[in-house]
Amino acid sequence: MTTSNTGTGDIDPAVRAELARLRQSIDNIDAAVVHMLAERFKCTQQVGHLKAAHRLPPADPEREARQIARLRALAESAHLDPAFAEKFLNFIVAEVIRHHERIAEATNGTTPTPTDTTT
Ligand SMILES: C=C(O[C@@H]1C=C(C(=O)O)C=C[C@H]1O)C(=O)O
Repeated sequence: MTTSNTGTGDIDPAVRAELARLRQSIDNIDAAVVHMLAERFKCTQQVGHLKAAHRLPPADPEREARQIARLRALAESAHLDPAFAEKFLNFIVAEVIRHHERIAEATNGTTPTPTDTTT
């Protein structure tokens, strides 16, 4: 390829301007999402250390079920696909649980299973 392709080559200047305006907002929203996720992971890292110190299991499926129900309801009222909201939360929570497992290994040399808390 000899030329760069921005995907906006032949379009009407008014359309180009509208696309640029919308993309500026999309970029701002993406930045906000990254900052919010960074803050969320700061909190979940602290939860991971608290759990490891008290030998609590990395995952809490009951808490997750409550979060999913709450997020699905919020998504519906915001006209966002609830299935997408659930998938997005599950994606983040899976990563958090991986972090918690690593913290437990580093702190205790082991990851407790849910049954460990009942004994
Ligand atoms: C952060 C926690 O650990 C896990 C991660 C969760 C999350 O990212 O929201 C929720 C429940 C747990 O499976 C927690 O127990 O609160």
